[in-house]
Amino acid sequence: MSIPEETFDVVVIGGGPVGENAADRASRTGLSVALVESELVGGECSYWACMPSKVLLRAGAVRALAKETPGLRDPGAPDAAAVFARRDEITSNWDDSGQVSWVESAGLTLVRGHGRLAGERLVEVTLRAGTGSEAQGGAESGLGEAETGEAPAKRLLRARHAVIAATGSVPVLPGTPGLAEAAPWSSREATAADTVPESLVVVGGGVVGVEMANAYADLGARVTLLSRGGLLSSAEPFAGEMVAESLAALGVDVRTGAEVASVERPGIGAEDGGPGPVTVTLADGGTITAAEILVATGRVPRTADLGIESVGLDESGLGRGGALVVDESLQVTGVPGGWLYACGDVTGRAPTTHQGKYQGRIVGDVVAARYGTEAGDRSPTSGDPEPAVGQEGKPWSRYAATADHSARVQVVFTRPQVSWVGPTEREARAAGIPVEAVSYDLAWVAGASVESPGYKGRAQVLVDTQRRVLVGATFVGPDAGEMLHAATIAVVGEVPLDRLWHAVPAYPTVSEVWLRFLESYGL
Ligand SMILES: Cc1cc2nc3c(=O)[nH]c(=O)nc-3n(C[C@H](O)[C@H](O)[C@H](O)COP(=O)(O)OP(=O)(O)OC[C@H]3O[C@@H](n4cnc5c(N)ncnc54)[C@H](O)[C@@H]3O)c2cc1C
Ligand SMILES: NC(=O)c1ccc[n+]([C@@H]2O[C@H](COP(=O)([O-])OP(=O)(O)OC[C@H]3O[C@@H](n4cnc5c(N)ncnc54)[C@H](O)[C@@H]3O)[C@@H](O)[C@H]2O)c1
Repeated sequence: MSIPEETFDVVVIGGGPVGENAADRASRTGLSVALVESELVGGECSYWACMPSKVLLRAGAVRALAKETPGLRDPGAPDAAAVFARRDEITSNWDDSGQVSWVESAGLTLVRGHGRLAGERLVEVTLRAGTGSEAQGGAESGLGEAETGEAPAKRLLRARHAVIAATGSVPVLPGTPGLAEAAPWSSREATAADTVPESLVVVGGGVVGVEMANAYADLGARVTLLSRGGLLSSAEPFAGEMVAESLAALGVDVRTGAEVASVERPGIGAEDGGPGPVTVTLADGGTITAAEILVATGRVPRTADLGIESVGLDESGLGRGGALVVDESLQVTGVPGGWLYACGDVTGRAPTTHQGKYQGRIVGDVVAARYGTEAGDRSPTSGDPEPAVGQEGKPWSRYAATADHSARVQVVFTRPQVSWVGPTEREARAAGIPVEAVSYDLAWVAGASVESPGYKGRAQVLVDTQRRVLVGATFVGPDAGEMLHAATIAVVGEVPLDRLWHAVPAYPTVSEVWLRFLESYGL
């Protein structure tokens, strides 16, 4: 029996933070928007990533601050049960009804199920059991759920104008012998755990690896961190070195240049008492045995079951790790008709929540503007010239994700925190930008000595010596995440150094480092 089609102006596949933003932005202009979500509205970030991981790090950070502050005492090791309870609150116990209420209030139609492209502007949704009659909002539905009485297994959503893929990413499990059989934790288990393993071996020295090593060491686990290179290889080298030093001071056994050769976990699947300890053998023959293992070796865009073949794309048309390749207006390249868009982790461009949400805002505006070219100006953001389908938006206009390249920001919530905007020095030089790095020890700034007598931190800006503007900056230290935005504004605004000279940092704040940067550069 054929399934009747339901028509919307826009269909968004994936209700993570990015899909939510794209859907909301398009819908604000009056377009009807369906949002398809197969798990929890709010996505990875709300339930198994950003939010729970930051809560797991918070108690340890506050303890460290108390320990370093004269006049206070060590409050003692965090109460892990209380930390997990707070984590449960922040994830709403993995219940998305709060976010569903927001979706409803934004006028979006939520369709719970797995969405797959099924041809031009067509999305087939395999419904999640028990959610068949959850059509909400004001779409023109051809489906009479009330009449059928029973939840249909599938729904067909026809997009009058555009489909936006915001399906996120999935973790990578290396093919190391014995690793899959050892049933390792991914970031999901690490962020959703409710007990602290006595010992934990973490494979991968990227962002998840260092944050979770820090969190579990704070919570009392004996942690070994294995990285085949240094730590945080996408940041400036001094950042990874400072984080390694501080993790080691916390008791983490940090092993850089460590290649995992094989993994063994006898007794896995046994009925009595869960899996036993896991033994990791390194390429140099050394072994580590721990109660639990976390694999944090990166994520790839989630395109494996998206039906891309139905719209004329095959694997050769995908980018690194299977990413949907997009132009600057976030239109997927290689799909005739220009109706398919993508944003967030699935594009592989800048896999963080904030950059993805930025893309979501842009794609929502692009879709609305292109709809508007036929049916009058429905753009909420008129002012910039609207790009026609197949044209890229003007750089730095509302219709181009320009910051993805030149002003990407990231914060790593370890102790010390690491934050950066723009390219690293190496990336800038590789891109042919004539940069001079100006580096400063944050402990030398008066504000730092007020914060703590043992304050440790370093900051660096990259000056484009030809244009005399900043193109990048890195901060490592307490609250480095909060120090970043001034640098982001300087980079995005391409503020001339001679004008920055007049941005006077207050005394005694750590932001006085901005004055030191300029003085060191010769102003
Ligand atoms: C441990 C960890 C910590 C992190 N911490 C931070 C942080 O502090 N700050 C930060 O900025 N970033 C952080 N990130 C990265 C951040 O989580 C991602 O960049 C962000 O979640 C991407 O959002 P998204 O909407 O693109 O994808 P997701 O959040 O993955 O959402 C995609 C959604 O689409 C749904 N979906 C997928 N396929 C389909 C389909 N075919 N049909 C229907 N629905 C589908 C999924 O169920 C999911 O809900 C962290 C990541 C991890 C793993
Ligand atoms: N605070 C934040 O913004 C935050 C926090 C956590 C995660 N995230 C995002 O989540 C994504 C995933 O994080 P991640 O840490 O898993 O990825 P990552 O790419 O940051 O790091 C992966 C690490 O694993 C190593 N690796 C890869 N393959 C390996 C193998 N076979 N054996 C051993 N090591 C291997 C890499 O060299 C790298 O050091 C990233 O895009 C990150 O930006 C962001």
